[in-house]
Amino acid sequence: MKDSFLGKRIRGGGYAIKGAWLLLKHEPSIQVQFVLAVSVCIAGWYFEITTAEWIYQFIAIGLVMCTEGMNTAMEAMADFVHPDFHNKIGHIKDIAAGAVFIAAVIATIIAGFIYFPYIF
Ligand SMILES: Nc1ncnc2c1ncn2[C@@H]1O[C@H](COP(=O)(O)OP(=O)(O)OP(=O)(O)O)[C@@H](O)[C@H]1O
Repeated sequence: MKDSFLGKRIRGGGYAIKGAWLLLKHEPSIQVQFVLAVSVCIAGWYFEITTAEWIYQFIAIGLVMCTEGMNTAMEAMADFVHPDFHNKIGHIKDIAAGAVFIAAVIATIIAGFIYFPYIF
């Protein structure tokens, strides 16, 4: 079982869950986004948004949190391979942060489309 196809997949899932837990436990940016995600879920429950709107909302939450997780991994990798200041490292980190920014802008637009009609 240990080295079987299924055993490896189960072990891989365990590592992934551990990674998600580490992100939530140690990364302030992910913690902020998690609080925001819970807040919009409460808003969704309060305004009784439709099933389609829940789906768009979860896609937006997933987009932002996954991008932030990858950005965190990229920063950790950059700091590991080159702990000192280097323009190239700065460029790589800026690009990774830019991806999070794009995801956050898209998520904000989606939230606007969902909640604007309920609030105004
Ligand atoms: N080693 C480095 N060499 C050059 N520029 C760097 C370096 N480390 C960070 N920077 C610059 O500082 C910015 C912030 O980097 P940093 O690693 O502190 O990320 P952060 O956004 O503060 O994330 P976190 O708060 O999660 O650490 C980068 O986008 C980059 O422009």
